[in-house]
Amino acid sequence: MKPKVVLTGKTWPIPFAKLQEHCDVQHWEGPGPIPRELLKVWLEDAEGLLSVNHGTKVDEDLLDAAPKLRVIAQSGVGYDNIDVAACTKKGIPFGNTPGVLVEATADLTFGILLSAMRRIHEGWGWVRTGQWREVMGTDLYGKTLGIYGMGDIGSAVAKRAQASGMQIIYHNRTRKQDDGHLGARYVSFDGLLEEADCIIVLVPLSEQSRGMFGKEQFDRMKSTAYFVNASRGPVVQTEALYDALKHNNIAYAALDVTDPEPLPGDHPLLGLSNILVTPHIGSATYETRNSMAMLAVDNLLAGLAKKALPACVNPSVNYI
Ligand SMILES: NC(=O)C1=CN([C@@H]2O[C@H](COP(=O)(O)OP(=O)(O)OC[C@H]3O[C@@H](n4cnc5c(N)ncnc54)[C@H](O)[C@@H]3O)[C@@H](O)[C@H]2O)C=CC1
Ligand SMILES: O=C(O)C(=O)CO
Repeated sequence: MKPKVVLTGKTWPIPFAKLQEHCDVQHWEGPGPIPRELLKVWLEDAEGLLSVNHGTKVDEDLLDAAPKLRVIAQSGVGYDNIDVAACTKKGIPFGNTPGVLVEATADLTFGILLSAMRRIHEGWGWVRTGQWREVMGTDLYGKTLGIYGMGDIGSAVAKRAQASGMQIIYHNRTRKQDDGHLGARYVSFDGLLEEADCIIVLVPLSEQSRGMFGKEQFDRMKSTAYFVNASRGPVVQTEALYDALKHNNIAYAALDVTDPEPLPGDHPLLGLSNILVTPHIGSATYETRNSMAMLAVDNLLAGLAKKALPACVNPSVNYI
C-alpha cells in the first residue's frame, strides 16, 4: 500500500506525477489556503506532509494531530511558519529547498531595486495611460549597496550589483569567511544603515530579525536611501516604513514581501508615490518553481523511504 501524504496546494505536473507514483495523495485545491481544522483531519492517518504555502503553520498542536507523520517537506527556503524544534522533538525531519531558487530570487530582488531607482514601473505606468513623460531616476553606478543577510541570495544579489558598478557592504550575524571574493565589506548594523545608499533585506524571519527595521533604523538611513525587502514582511515594521516614506525620511521602497501579506488593495502603503510592491514573486519562474517542487518531493519521498532528506533543516533527526 502506498503511504498517504497531504499536499496543501497546487504543485507542478512533473513533481506531482512523481509524488502520485509513490504516494496516495490527499490534495487541497483551494480556494485559498487549506483550513487548519481540515488539515488536522487529513493528517490523522498521513505519513507525509508536503507544504507548498509558507502560510501553513506547522506547530506542536498540528503535529499532535498527526501521529503517523514521518516527514515534512516544504517548497521554499524560508521556514518561519514551521516550528522546527517541535518537529525535531517528535523525530520528524523537515526539508526545505535551498539553492535552487537563488538566481531567480536574486534577479527579482535586484530587479525591483533597479526599477525603483530608474522608475521603470512608473515610466511604463505613464506610457500605458497615453502620457509620454520623462521620469527621472538615480544612478546605480557608484552607489553603495548594503545587504542585510548575506546568505545564498544576498551573495547572488551582490554579484549583480557589482556588475552594475556598485560598492557592496553587508551585515550578518557573523562575518562571512569568503567575503573577499564577493568584493563586499563587513560593517556593523548601524554602519550599514548610515553608509548605504540602498539597503536590501534578505535575512530569514526569526525572533531576532522580527521587526528589526523600525523608526530608529529608518531615521538612521540617508534621506536619499532606497529600501528593498525580499525576505519576509514582518522583518519590517510596516507603520514605521509608511511614516518614513510619507515624510521622505527615506526616498523609496521596493517590497516583494509585506506585512500583512497579501497587502489589501486599500492599504495606506499603496497610496504612496514612492513605493513599488510585487506580490511575493521572488522565486516565481516556471523553471525555479518546478525545481523547488521537485526538491520538495525528493525530500518527502526520501523521508518516507527512511533515507536521508537531500535538504534537511534538522539534521539531528534526518534518516541516515
Ligand atoms: N521573496 C521571495 O520570494 C523569497 C524570499 N526568501 C527569503 O530570503 C531568505 C534568505 O534566503 P537564503 O539567502 O537562501 O538564506 P541563507 O540561509 O542562505 O541566508 C541567510 C543569511 O542571513 C544571515 N542571518 C540569519 N539571521 C540573521 C540575523 N538575525 N541577523 C543578521 N544576519 C542573519 C545568515 O547568517 C545567512 O548568511 C529566506 O529565509 C526567505 O525568508 C527566499 C526565497 C524567495
Ligand atoms: O522560498 C521562500 O522562502 C519563498 O519565499 C518563496 O519562494
